[in-house]
Amino acid sequence: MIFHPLKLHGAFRIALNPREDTRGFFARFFCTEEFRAQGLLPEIAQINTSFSRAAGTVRGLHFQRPPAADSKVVRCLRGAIRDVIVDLRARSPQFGQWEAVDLTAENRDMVYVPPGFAHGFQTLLPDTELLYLHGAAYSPAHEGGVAHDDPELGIDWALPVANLSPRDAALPRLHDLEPLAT
Ligand SMILES: Cc1cn([C@H]2C[C@H](O)[C@@H](COP(=O)(O)OP(=O)(O)O[C@H]3O[C@@H](C)C(=O)[C@@H](O)[C@H]3O)O2)c(=O)[nH]c1=O
Repeated sequence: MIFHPLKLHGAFRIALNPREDTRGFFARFFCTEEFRAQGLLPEIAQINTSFSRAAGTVRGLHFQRPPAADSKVVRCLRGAIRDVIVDLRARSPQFGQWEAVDLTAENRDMVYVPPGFAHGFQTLLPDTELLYLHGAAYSPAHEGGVAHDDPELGIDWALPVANLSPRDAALPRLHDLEPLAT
């Protein structure tokens, strides 16, 4: 696995390091030891998947508050997404900044989202399927989010925004959020 630090401290784009032969390739998808060596949290409490029919679909921006704060590793298995992370760590000099990475079935890249970040994405193609490794179990009592269209964040979505869930359409703005203690 090849770890590329993102602009937002503690977040990474992770590329596969494939061993190729005439059949195709073999590669590590996840490795506890390599995660630890990079200072990333290696716990996996839950593995989730999502499927979105239409291009332009936006999900997010979501997080879980302590003590259920989770790290996420996000990979696009089919289709393509623009993955977006927002630093909400109370003590971070980058608080409120966002960053985007395109994840596609072809590039097979992943994003490591540390605890204290909000995460969301927009599908760039129809029939897009994601896989998530979550560092903590789902806890409805601790979930929170921030509006994908908060002008203070100014996220530059690739396509017109489609198919927001009712929950996502009602998420608060950054200004009305309590920063995340991590
Ligand atoms: C995550 C999760 C959701 N649910 C329920 C809650 C809800 O009724 C239904 C669908 O959940 P959501 O609407 O939150 O699905 P979705 O909007 O796709 O939520 C996801 O968005 C992206 C951006 C993320 O980063 C993920 O961590 C997750 O928050 O599934 C579970 O029962 N278990 C779970 O582990």
